[in-house]
Amino acid sequence: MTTISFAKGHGTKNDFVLVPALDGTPAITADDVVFLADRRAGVGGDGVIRVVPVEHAPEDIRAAAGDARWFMDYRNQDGSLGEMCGNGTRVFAKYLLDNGLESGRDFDIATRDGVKRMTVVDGGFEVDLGVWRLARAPEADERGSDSVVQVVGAPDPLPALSIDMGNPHTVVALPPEFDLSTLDLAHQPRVDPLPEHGTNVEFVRAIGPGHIAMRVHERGVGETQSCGTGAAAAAVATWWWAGQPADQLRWRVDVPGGQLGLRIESDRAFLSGPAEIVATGTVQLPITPSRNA
Ligand SMILES: N[C@@H](CCC[C@H](N)C(=O)O)C(=O)O
Repeated sequence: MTTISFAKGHGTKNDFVLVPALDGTPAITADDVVFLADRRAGVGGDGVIRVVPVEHAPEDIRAAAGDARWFMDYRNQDGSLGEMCGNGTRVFAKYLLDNGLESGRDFDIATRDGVKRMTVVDGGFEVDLGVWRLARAPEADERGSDSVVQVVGAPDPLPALSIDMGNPHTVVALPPEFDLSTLDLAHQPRVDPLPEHGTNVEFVRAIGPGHIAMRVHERGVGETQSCGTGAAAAAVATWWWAGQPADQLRWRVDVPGGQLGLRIESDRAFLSGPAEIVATGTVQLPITPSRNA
């Protein structure tokens, strides 16, 4: 048995098991991630984040880290790697500050999608998510869609737009009067064409100017209470569909787990919201075929 320390945190109820690896250990396998994220047998979370000093990060991360001192090694609940996690960055930043591993109002963290600037703001953190882009822009039709999504609870295939936020998103706009709670996200939505590496799918309805609500089905997880990069993709897609109005650069995004803020600065997106650490402890990793000690 290997005993490791962990912390449990969340951002708008998108929850994570944080594993401090302050001397570069422990390494964790995909089986370890599945165990740690398991809500019955393990600690429970939508994902697992190792807290790694940049000097112990993989070579490609070290090479691109700039001034970042810490690498957010993010994994989805099913053990797969995710390039980025918006809510995860805030929870990671909160862990660094609470534990004296960072200080000050601004600092950088390294991710698989490059370096992200974190800023302490009222009620939490803002993260510069970097450049957003339409993933398949030339294929978008006159309705602004490049794919369709079939989901239980909606009768017909729904037009959707693919947004790259460092990780892949497919955003579906529903009418303002649509009741999002009628969608059954226990079943994986079917996206056509499905991007090569899969996608996160956001279902969005407008509430008012600069204000939307969404539910999300995350790649490698299932339905979650919130997704930061998903909220950014949803706001950017809604703004793009509206013709990119100059007076709607700030968005509120209601998610089942709370509310996130999104700020657009030309091709960059800035996500803000709360972050909480709710527990710390130790846990024994079971012996699995991929871990023999
Ligand atoms: N919940 C995250 C996104 C996590 C990664 C995602 N499931 C993927 O595989 O891309 C967020 O807050 O952005």
